[in-house]
Amino acid sequence: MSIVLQTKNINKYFRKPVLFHVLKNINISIKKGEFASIMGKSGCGKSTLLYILSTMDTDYEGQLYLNNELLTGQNHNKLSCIRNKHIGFVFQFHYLLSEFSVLENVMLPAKKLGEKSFEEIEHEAMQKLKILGIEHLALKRASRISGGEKQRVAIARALINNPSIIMGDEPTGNLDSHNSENVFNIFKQLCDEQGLSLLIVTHDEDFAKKTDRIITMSDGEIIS
Ligand SMILES: Nc1ncnc2c1ncn2[C@@H]1O[C@H](COP(=O)(O)OP(=O)(O)OP(=O)(O)O)[C@@H](O)[C@H]1O
Repeated sequence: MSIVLQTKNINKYFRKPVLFHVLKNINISIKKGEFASIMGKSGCGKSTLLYILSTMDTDYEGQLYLNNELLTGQNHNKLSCIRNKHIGFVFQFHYLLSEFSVLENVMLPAKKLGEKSFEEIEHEAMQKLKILGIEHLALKRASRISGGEKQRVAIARALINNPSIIMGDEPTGNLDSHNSENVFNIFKQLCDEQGLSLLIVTHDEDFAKKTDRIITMSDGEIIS
């Protein structure tokens, strides 16, 4: 099966307040349709790694590939474009624009990409909301829906540009067990039915156990 995301010997150092080798020889491959989770104690480097994998941090040694294209060394504008088109993000806090409607929030990354007409984007945003079972919320203000619903809107927004991979930093960290399971099931369905790849940082062992593969980190290294 084809590889979507790959790293070769990624190392990262923080230089202040003292030199600190935070990521050590990270080699990861995520296949198309694979659902992987990253676990490890607080401070082991999970978020630092996710920042690099998501192209937001470019200050590292080693190589990062997305769909076999080398991203390391590409300029800021190119990376921003690749990120918007190919990588979807879901965070612990949804970062929806509370004064905007659910539909407007989902449409935003596609408007930013600027490749489709308003009508096309609106149609696709409605389709994403349908996949997540929340199309009835489309015209509601984002501030007037529940936490679990907000997280589903955040997933719909992450899907709008049909990315190759979704990365999540504790996307269920703020949800109760029922909503957390809902989000897991949605992710699983997206992998199985649409061939989407997922890489999710989580502290939730029950969530991680259900993924295809757990990548365990300790002190900046992958240990299993
Ligand atoms: N900008 C920075 N400068 C210096 N050290 C940093 C910086 N950001 C993070 N660190 C340190 O790097 C280490 C890894 O941090 P990181 O946030 O990646 O951990 P984490 O595994 O995601 O933790 P958590 O599970 O608590 O979110 C920690 O020791 C942290 O204190």
